[in-house]
Amino acid sequence: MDAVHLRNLSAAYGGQQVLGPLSLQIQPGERIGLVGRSGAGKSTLLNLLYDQVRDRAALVPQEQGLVQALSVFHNVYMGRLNHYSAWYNLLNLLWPQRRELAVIEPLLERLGIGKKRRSPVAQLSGGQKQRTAVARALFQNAPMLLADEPVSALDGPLAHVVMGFMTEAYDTSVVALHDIDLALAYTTRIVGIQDGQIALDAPSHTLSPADILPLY
Ligand SMILES: Nc1ncnc2c1ncn2[C@@H]1O[C@H](COP(=O)(O)OP(=O)(O)OP(=O)(O)O)[C@@H](O)[C@H]1O
Repeated sequence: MDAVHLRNLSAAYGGQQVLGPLSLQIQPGERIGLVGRSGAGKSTLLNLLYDQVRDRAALVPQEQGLVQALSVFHNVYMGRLNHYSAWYNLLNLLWPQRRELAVIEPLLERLGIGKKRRSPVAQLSGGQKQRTAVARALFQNAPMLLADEPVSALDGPLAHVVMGFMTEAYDTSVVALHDIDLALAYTTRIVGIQDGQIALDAPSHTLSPADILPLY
């Protein structure tokens, strides 16, 4: 994967500047943790980034973007819809194919939602929905991962399972996290956002929670 160079990014809502202008470079192999208080601009930055790398990134949006009436299997399968023909996609909608189940089932097992494979997403808990959205991004297997608060609905041990799995599957990622300890444990670089600007940018191993807390 080539480096990503974002230059002069900015965003405004109703004439009010909420992000930037800011520039950011992402090198292959970097796992960036986006931190900062609620409303700082993390989601806005992730969405602008996704607009620029759509063809090479898997996204776990904060709102998850799941189809409630479809099963967990089908939602996860959607991660690779554009890799297959319309005919093969239709076949999987009607009869999940053994080849896809062989990949998706172990993935769901590891995320602790194997038994929910056939359940419509509408019947899942918040944490199960969140893991379904993560599973879809893992199945997509793109060159890079963008995730917006992907473990906010999970308790301690499960949050570690999911963070560990994402870290193993994706060398290059940008993940917004409100949990500072998780951000320090699973990333190589911390980018702190404050009032729409980059207020901190440093290797994770050089930082402690006390360095990040002033952003909140
Ligand atoms: N659709 C919108 N319309 C108007 N203002 C918006 C909209 N989306 C975001 N904003 C504003 O833009 C700013 C940045 O929001 P953003 O969602 O990027 O923050 P965040 O750091 O991701 O917050 P959180 O951690 O709560 O998700 C906030 O002040 C927010 O109120």
